[in-house]
Order: sequence, then C-alpha cells, then structure tokens
Amino acid sequence: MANNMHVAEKKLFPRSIQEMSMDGDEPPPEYLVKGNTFGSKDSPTLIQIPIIDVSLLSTENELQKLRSALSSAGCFQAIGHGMLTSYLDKVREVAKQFFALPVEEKQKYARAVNESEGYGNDRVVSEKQVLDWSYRLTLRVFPKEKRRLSLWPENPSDFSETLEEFSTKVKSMMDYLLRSMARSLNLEEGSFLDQFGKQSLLQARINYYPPCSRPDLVLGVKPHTDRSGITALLQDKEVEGLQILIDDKWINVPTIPNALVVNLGDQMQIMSNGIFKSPMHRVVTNTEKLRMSIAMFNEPEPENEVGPVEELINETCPRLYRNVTNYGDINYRCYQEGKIALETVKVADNYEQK
Ligand SMILES: O=C(O)CCC(=O)C(=O)O
Ligand SMILES: [Fe+2]
Repeated sequence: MANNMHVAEKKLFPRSIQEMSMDGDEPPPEYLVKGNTFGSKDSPTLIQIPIIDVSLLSTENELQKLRSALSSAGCFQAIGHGMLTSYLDKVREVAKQFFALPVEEKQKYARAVNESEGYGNDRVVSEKQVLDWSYRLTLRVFPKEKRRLSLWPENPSDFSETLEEFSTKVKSMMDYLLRSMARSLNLEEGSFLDQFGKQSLLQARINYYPPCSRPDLVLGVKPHTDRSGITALLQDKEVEGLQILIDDKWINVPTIPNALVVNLGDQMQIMSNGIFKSPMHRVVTNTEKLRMSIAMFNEPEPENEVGPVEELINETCPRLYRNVTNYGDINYRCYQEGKIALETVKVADNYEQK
C-alpha cells in the first residue's frame, strides 16, 4: 500500500511541497487558486471570534453566549476546558516530532490513493481540483475497534499514547458541549448527543502547512465546511492561518495558547434545523513560518439516522433538512461533483414534508 502511494504521489507531485517550500519555488499551477483575493489584512473589521468558558456553561449567561456564538459565527474559542497550556504544548510537540521525521519514515504510514486515513497530501478527487498547500496525517481514533493501527506512527514513541489521551479528553469536552448546546435551546440534554450514538466516530487530522513563497496565490486548505457534527481544533501556538467566513468577510482566528477552536460541522446544522451554523472556513499560508494544527472531528455513527430535533420544527421554523444516514458519504460524493452537500439534503418544499 505504502509503496503504491509513493509511486502515485511521485507522478502527481513531481516536487513535494516540502522541497518547493525549502527552495522558495513559485507554486505550480495545480496549487493556484483562481480569482481569489486573500492573505490581505487590509479590511479591518470589528467582528471577533467569541470566547466561551466551558467551566461556566452551567450558568445562564454563558449558555446564552454559546447559543449566540453558534447561531451567528458557528464557532468559538473554548477556554476553561480543563486542559492546561503545558499539556496542550506536549500534544503539539508530539505531532511536530512526527512531521519532522525523514520523508521515508513518514511514508511508512502513507495514505493509499483511495483512502482517507494515513499520511500524505491533499486527496485528489477530481481533475479540476486545486490542491491544498499542506500535508496531513489522518487517523480514526474512536470507536477503538475501527482503528487502523498500522497507520499509527511508532515514532515518536509516545505518539499513540498521547493521541489516545488527548482524544479522550476532547471527546468528553465535546459531549459536554453537545449537552450544553441542547440546554441553550431549552431541549432535553441528549437531543443532539443521542443522535451521535454510543459508537460515534472521532477522527484526528494533523495538518502541517510549510511556508510558501506566494501565500497570495495558494491556500493551506480551500474554503469548506466540516462534514462532522462538531470539530475541535488545537491551533499552532504562534502562527495564525485559520479564517472563518462571517457576514461575507474572512475573519482571522487568533491563536490563544490554551484555547481549542470549536466549530460546528454540517451535521449539527442539520440537527439544529439550521439554528446553529456550520461555518465556511479556510487556511492561508505565509512566507516565513510553518504552521501546524490538530483537528478532531466527531460525527454520528454512520448508520444512525440524523435529522432536525422535532421540538425545533414548528409553524415559524419549518423543517429545513431531511433525515440522513451516512452524511460522510453524501459529503464526499458532493465534493467530487463540486456540489454543496448541505444544499442537497434540504427539504424541497418545507410545508409538504413537515
Ligand atoms: O488548520 C486549521 O486551522 C483548520 C483545518 C481544517 O479546517 C480542517 O482540517 O478541516
Ligand atoms: Fe475544517
């Protein structure tokens, strides 16, 4: 598998991003984002990413902030989650050590061409695709039985243990957030969480963005919404790059060393009947510094039927989305065809299907 990938990658990517980055090459055409203006910070805006203290979500005040953040930006910076900065630094460090290994060592865990798990470049799904200026290591962490341990790095030696522990902590924060989100809408605590099921999927994706000589021409990650239910992101401690689209403006997400950026994915927009937003986001690169982030995606068991919570459907707020199973597949197919997945699961006639 790993060897196949190596050959295929060589054909597709004659020079690796790493080599191009080190030599200061102009990015080749397959990385160029057309008709886009980004990387410019010339439009100052007052919009800021909300900060939510998870330890205060038992109070009405913080709960209201949560509701307001998720119905406008669809994301927030979570603090007060109980993970110390020193602990988060350790997680960042282990991930960084993996990416610092020689290419041959990382290739032992290479993603096979038609798979999503493993180490490699942007997954190519269509000829027209503009490639992301990044490397990733993607691993499923939960359910435990579905791990592909042959893709879990043995080097650094504490990689697996660290990822396991971090994932457990993040998952428990996510569960609490999902219960809080339900409470913020006066719903039963389990209204969202129960739809995820006991065997919900947790996937880790470590993103690594080498510097680029022309950050005005490429993107670390193209604009997208996450297919997940909920995503928690550990940002690089120093280097910014993530931007969220709010009111048609790209807003930088500042780095806060002890915060996890929480953003909702499409499946929570569906479950909340459109009240909560799954924000469009992207990543810009820079000429000087590499950036790393660790994204944790939590989504319902693929076999579960997921749909708008009944109590959120009424005369004034008709059902916006149909019930779906395996949204991951729907999302992937749409991505290949250049369609917006959420649009394809909208109820055609709100009144008819209520
Ligand atoms: O690197 C980041 O800040 C965000 C990455 C992201 O959006 C993703 O992996 O889905
Ligand atoms: Fe994302």
